[in-house]
Amino acid sequence: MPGLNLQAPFPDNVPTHPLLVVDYELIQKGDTEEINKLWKAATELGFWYLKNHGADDEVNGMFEMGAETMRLPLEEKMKFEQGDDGMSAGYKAAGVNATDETGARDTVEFINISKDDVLAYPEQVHRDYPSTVNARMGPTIKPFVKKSLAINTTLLGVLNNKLGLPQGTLAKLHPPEQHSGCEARCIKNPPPIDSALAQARAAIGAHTDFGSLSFLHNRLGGLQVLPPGYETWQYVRPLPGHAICNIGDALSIFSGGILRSNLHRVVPPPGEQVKYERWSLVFFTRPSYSENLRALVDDSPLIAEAVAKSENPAVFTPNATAKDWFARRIKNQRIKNRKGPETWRASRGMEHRPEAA
Ligand SMILES: O=C(O)CCC(=O)C(=O)O
Ligand SMILES: [Fe+2]
Repeated sequence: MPGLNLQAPFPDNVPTHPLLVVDYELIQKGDTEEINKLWKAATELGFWYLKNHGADDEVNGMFEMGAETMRLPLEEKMKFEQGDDGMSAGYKAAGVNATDETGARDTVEFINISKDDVLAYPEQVHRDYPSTVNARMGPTIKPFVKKSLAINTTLLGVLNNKLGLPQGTLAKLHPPEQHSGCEARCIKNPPPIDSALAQARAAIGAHTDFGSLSFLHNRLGGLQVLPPGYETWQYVRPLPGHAICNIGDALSIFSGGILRSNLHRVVPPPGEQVKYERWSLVFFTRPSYSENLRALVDDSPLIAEAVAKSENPAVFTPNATAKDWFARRIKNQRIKNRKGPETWRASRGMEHRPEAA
């Protein structure tokens, strides 16, 4: 298994932030206590562990697909590069994104596979993919996408009801059959050449996720969060068999800020883990491209009240469709589009500390 190395445990001497553990089986059963725990996690930090999600086989298959894809020659992978126009689907080479205002470059390579292309395969909706992806569409990628969509849809349903929205409101903003930025991403971060300097360089710069819900799997440390009220980054310890879930910008906007899209980044793994390749896998649930991002004030008194009390209510009417929001954030991270620090600022979303890198 890529990235799984029992010789190098996550160290005990680095600042680590605890996350609440939510049991997906109990959520499915409608357990009130578990639902309250999910609500607490989603509103306070916006990150939680999810256990008993039942997706381990699909996740392992996806890591194999990712390893097969990253082993292709760079020249081959570059035929599928996402480009500089704000398209997310495709291959992203290492070093093509900025990680901060100064234009420091990222170190990760990844492959993004659009939900629309997966569900329509062998028809093509947005773009084509490397042979290693095509070969796995049916056996591996479609089952992973379907399971991830089902899990995120269940979680959205619970949040929908806790937000006081009419039944099915959030589901209608994320129907699988409509085109959207939903995608699977497999990420590889190579061990840094100089591990003494490693911690100085971000693998993925500080960001909030662009969409609604992220379903993340990693084996080695390196993910960090900046929790509200903290001045220093805190690691999230990977726990075997536990996914990490988090809220993204779209859900923060729909909920008038009640649900928290928290700042996070990826740095090289801590301690002895720094010697190994780091692999991670995400499924991002994002709203239909055509949805206008706005707080759902007319559908929930709770959301209306949150916006009324907000210090900066304008952030909940960004005047952008999900498609535009998403393209703007991707495009302005690309080094090729960089004019100066203003380009990085133009890539920002719901970060509570936009300046933090
Ligand atoms: O690799 C990780 O642990 C997190 C990746 C991430 O934050 C992202 O791709 O948005
Ligand atoms: Fe992220």
